[in-house]
Amino acid sequence: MIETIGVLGGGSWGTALALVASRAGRKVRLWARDHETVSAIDETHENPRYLPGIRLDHIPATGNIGAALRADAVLLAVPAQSVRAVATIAAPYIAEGHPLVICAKGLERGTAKRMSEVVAEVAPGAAVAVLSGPSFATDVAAGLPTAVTIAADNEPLALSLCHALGGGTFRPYAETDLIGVEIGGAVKNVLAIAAGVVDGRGLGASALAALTARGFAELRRLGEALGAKPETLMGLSGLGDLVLTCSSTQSRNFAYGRMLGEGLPLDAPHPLVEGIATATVTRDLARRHRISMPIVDAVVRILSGKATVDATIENLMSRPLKRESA
Ligand SMILES: NC(=O)C1=CN([C@@H]2O[C@H](COP(=O)(O)OP(=O)(O)OC[C@H]3O[C@@H](n4cnc5c(N)ncnc54)[C@H](OP(=O)(O)O)[C@@H]3O)[C@@H](O)[C@H]2O)C=CC1
Ligand SMILES: O=C(CO)COP(=O)(O)O
Repeated sequence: MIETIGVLGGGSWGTALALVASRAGRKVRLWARDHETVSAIDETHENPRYLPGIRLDHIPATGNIGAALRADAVLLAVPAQSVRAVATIAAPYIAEGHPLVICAKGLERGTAKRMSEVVAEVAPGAAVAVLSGPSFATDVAAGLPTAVTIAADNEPLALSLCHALGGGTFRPYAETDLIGVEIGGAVKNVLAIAAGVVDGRGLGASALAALTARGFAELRRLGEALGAKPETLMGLSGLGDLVLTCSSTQSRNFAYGRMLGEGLPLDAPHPLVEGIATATVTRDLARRHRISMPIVDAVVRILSGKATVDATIENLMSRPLKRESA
C-alpha cells in the first residue's frame, strides 16, 4: 500500500501533484531546492512563484531531499534536463524496488534518452513509472477534472500508483507501454511550438487543425519506429496531450511558439519550454530511424535561427505531394 508520497520539485507541476496526492489522502512531503519556496510553502501555505493563489494545506516542504525520499513512492517533477542531476542526488536514498514516478516530459539533450532510461542509469534500484497526459498544473491544482496515464513495466505498480493518486477530480489510467507514454509526452512539446507559430502568425483555425493532425502523424511514425504501441500514441499521453498543448495559450510551449509567430525574438523572456531542448534530439532520432518529421525539422530550423517563420511555412507547403498515410 502506498500511504506516503515524496515530491521532488517545487515548481508548478510538483506543487500541483503534491496537492493531488494530499487530496487522495496520502501523507505528502515536497522537496524544493529553493529555500524561499520552502519557507513560503511552510509559512504561507502557498507557492507564490509557481502556483499563486492556491492554498497548500497539509503539504510540508523541505530543503532536505533525503526527508522527501523517505516515502512509499516518490514523484520526480523537475524539468527533463534536470532529471539526471536530481535522480543522481536522490539515488543513495533509493532502495531496491522503491517506486519513482517520472513526471517530466522530454528527451535528454545530447543523448536523446527517454527519462526512464536516464533514471535507470543513475538510480538503477528504482522501480520506475511515468505519469503523463493532458494536464495543466493550474487546472489540476484548481480541482478541475483531469485524466492522465501512469505507466510502468510492472502493471501492479502502475495500478497501485493509480489508486494512491486517483481522486474525485484526478483520474489516472494504468499502462505498461513506457516508450509510448514517454515519446508522446516529449514530442508533443515540440509540435506545440509549431502550433503556436501557426497561431501567432495568424494562419487560421484550419491551418492549426492541419498542423496538429500532421504533427500527430509524425509523432506516430517515430513512436512506432521506437517500439511504442499505436493505441498508447492515440491515448491520453499522446493524442490527448497533443490536442491540449496545440490548442491552448496555457501551454508554455504553445505560448512560446506564438511569440515566435508574432515576430518576437528567440531569446525573449519566457518560462520553461520543454520543446526547445527536445526539438533537436527528436529530429536526430527521426533521422537515425529514417523517419520523416518535416514539422519537427521546421521547428528546429526556426529555433536555430536558420530560417524565418515565413520561409519555413513556405518550405513545408511546397514539399512534394504524397499520400496522407505515407
Ligand atoms: N506545469 C504543467 O502544467 C505540467 C508540467 N509537466 C512537466 O513537469 C516538468 C516540470 O515542469 P514545471 O513544474 O511546470 O516547471 P516549473 O518551471 O514550473 O518548475 C520547475 C521546478 O524544477 C526545479 N528545478 C529545476 N532544475 C532543478 C534541479 N537541477 N534541482 C532541483 N530542482 C530543480 C525548479 O527549481 P527553481 O525554482 O529553484 O529553479 C522549479 O521548482 C516538465 O518536464 C513539464 O513538461 C507535465 C505536466 C504538466
Ligand atoms: O504538459 C503540459 C500539459 O499536459 C504542460 O504543457 P507546457 O509545458 O507546454 O505548459
